[in-house]
Amino acid sequence: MLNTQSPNSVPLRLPTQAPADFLVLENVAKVYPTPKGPYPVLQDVNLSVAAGEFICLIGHSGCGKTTLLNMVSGFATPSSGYVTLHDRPITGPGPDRMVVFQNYALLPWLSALENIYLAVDSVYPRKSRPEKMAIAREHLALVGLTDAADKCPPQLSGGMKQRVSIARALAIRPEVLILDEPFGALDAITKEELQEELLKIWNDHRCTVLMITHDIDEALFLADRLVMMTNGPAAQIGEVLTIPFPRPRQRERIMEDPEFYRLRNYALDFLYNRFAHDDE
Ligand SMILES: Nc1ncnc2c1ncn2[C@@H]1O[C@H](COP(=O)(O)OP(=O)(O)OP(=O)(O)O)[C@@H](O)[C@H]1O
Repeated sequence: MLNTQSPNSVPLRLPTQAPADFLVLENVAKVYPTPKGPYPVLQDVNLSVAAGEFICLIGHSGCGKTTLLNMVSGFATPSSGYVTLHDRPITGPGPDRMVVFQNYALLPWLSALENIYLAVDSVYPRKSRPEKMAIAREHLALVGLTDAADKCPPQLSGGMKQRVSIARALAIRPEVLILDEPFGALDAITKEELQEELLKIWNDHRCTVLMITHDIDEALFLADRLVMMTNGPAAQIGEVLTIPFPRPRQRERIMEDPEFYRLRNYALDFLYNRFAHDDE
């Protein structure tokens, strides 16, 4: 039985027909066929996301977060239910939804600039090469990497690689930016720097962001809402917390706010008491 008490007065399970119907997941279930029989990963997932919202998704390993976002990116399809963008079902990947992975997924033999150019080229085949180069350079500059334009991924630090990967995703102006634990492999200082850069870019460009994280503090700093998943099999959205801190956000001010600790404790309780993993 899901708890319906929230630390703030926002509905925990959003109604299917919430006003924010830019991106909608409606009664979504996903079942994977396995040698031991069908494995139900997700069931009854309902979420409505407004254009320009920043959503973080948290839940124990294996609960189905990536599966859920794969149905938004179009790499997977729901076994039942619907995922719609602008009221149209998502039927496959498209340049309106870009994914940034934890392991960067850059082509190691291409320079930072060429990695971005390749994406731009695939989406704007009719633009001239100088126009596409200009877009690639502009986005490399956006993440502060102009000087590293000619370096290939093996010559870049983890943080730099993730900057290139974010620039590549943004260069094709997606409506939805999907981030799958983008900062999970980075050291704490680089992670904080990139969180701040991401917030600034999001503030300036306002795409909708869906981001998986295992870090509650990161989610509270970045997101408008934190979606907390129950454990699988047949995981659901357990609760959705609204994060009320005003924007632009300053980390120091948030850390001084008692509300930060109230929300943090609430999310920790959700993950480690109410929906603890069997092995915890
Ligand atoms: N193609 C597939 N076929 C069968 N089972 C799969 C497939 N993809 C994922 N799974 C299983 O579905 C469950 C959910 O996987 P998923 O990667 O979505 O979880 P997650 O919450 O993103 O995990 P993590 O936090 O560890 O990345 C896992 O038990 C996984 O083994």
